[in-house]
Amino acid sequence: MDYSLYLVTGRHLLPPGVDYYESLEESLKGGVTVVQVREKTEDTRAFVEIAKRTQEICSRYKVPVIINDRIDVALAINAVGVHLGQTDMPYETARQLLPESAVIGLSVSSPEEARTASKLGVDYVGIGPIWWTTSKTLQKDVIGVRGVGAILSALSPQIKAVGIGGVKQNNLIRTLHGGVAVSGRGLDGIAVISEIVSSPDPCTTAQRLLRTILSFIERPFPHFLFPPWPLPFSPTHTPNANLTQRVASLIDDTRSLTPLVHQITNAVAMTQSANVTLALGASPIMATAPAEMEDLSKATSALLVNFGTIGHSANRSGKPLVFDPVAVGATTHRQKTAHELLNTWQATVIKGNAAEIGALSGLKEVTSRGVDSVGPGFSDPGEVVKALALRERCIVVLTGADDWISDGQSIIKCSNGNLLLAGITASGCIVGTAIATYCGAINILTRKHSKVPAVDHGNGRLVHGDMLLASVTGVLAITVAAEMAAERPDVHGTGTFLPALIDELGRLAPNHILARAKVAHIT
Ligand SMILES: Nc1ncnc2c1ncn2[C@@H]1O[C@H](COP(=O)(O)OP(=O)(O)O)[C@@H](O)[C@H]1O
Ligand SMILES: Cc1ncsc1CCOP(=O)(O)O
Repeated sequence: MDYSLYLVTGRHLLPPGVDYYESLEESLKGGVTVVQVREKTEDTRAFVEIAKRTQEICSRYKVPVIINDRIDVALAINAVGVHLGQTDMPYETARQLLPESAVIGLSVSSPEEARTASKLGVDYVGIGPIWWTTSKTLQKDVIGVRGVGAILSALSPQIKAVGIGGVKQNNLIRTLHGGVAVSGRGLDGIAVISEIVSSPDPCTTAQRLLRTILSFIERPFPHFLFPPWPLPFSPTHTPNANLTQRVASLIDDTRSLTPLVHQITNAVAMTQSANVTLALGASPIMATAPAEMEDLSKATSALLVNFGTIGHSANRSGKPLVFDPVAVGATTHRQKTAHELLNTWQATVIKGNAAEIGALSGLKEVTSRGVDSVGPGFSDPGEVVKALALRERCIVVLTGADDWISDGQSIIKCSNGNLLLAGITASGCIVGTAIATYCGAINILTRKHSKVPAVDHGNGRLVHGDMLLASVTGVLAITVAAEMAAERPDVHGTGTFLPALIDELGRLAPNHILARAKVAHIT
């Protein structure tokens, strides 16, 4: 069975005047790989008739048919199998009634139900509802994409899994990207009703969905990584340049690209962050009105948010999103909000100090006092960032005396920080600003060089470009410039340090990075 694009029928959702069988055939032409006949209100005779004709059409496309809930209907038309809900006939009974070869699927919406399905040995599970949907009356809350990851972790590896509920073209790549267990196990396919059934052109819709699903599924884990390192973009870039040389090069390239960096940040950090962006050769825009987020996301190169709620626009527009979970450990309200936000959109980079990263990771090792972290930090910071990167499927940056960065595979330690930087307000925020700037720049560069259109979700990627490199560049830009500022004779303390830092960021050049960067690859 190929579960990649699993169509669940919903005749009541067809556009007015559209014939069910014609629409079905169009979706099969578009590449639907399995069809489940779902009839909740039809009489048995009509259900059998619909199932039989559906099966005839599907067999021409060599696509298997599964019947929702009704074992008798499945037997009557000799369907490949049945799909059961949690309140339908028990799996064991259905197994006894059906031929040995029958495929039996089960709906699950919690890790507990996934464990039970694993014990029963069902053939596949439908995990959901992932997003809000009106195609079914929902009895439970939506589980969100992170709910999918938790369920996949509890599911036996032999059992196939499709995600269902509110999946659309505009959230598909986000759904696939987010619905991955820490082990790297992802979904085997996506099940949809309305996106195909209600489409005026089911063939094209199915084609687009399938293209994205296949390009995502075929990518090895961690799927959010961009292939090894970027292409040689500029003359200073040679294909086998080391990390520091690539950082130097990106700093240079960014000045000619002037990425537009949208930042939603605290009042205390706003001016500073805008000035840092300008000094790095980029343009800041600090807009906060929700009504303009969709338009802005099309024009901007990257988005930095602390507790904004507008990340899905950036995801939809294929722009990198840097999340700064300011003081997330300080209140339970912030913790809850952060988890909700991470379920709504996908971060490209999460940047925080030890207290913030600890709170997101659920670790008690480091505590916070207001926005700051206290204590000596993590005993193994590299493993902390790596584990969180895998869980959140993004780059994680942990700031502090040393800055630690991981993509879930590599761990990189940067050691150019200094105490004057730590002593000014919003130093962490400007590290986020610099990271967002370089994420934006590398996204532009990568798209230009690999000729990817502005928004193309057909290739299985949310964003394009080596975001690990962009994150290391952001950290080094701020910390190397801070080091240079701190050495200046006109700097006497934090008051004179801040303008000197902006000056040094403005003149930061590749040779400064090459001469000063202290970067270690831990793994
Ligand atoms: N104890 C320290 N010694 C040297 N540099 C530091 C120290 N603490 C923080 N920094 C530098 O300051 C930058 C901001 O980090 P941090 O102070 O952790 O952020 P936040 O303002 O969010 O708490 C880091 O990138 C780091 O390089
Ligand atoms: C049958 C089902 N089970 C969980 S959500 C759902 C409905 C999915 O429909 P849509 O793809 O239109 O949201």
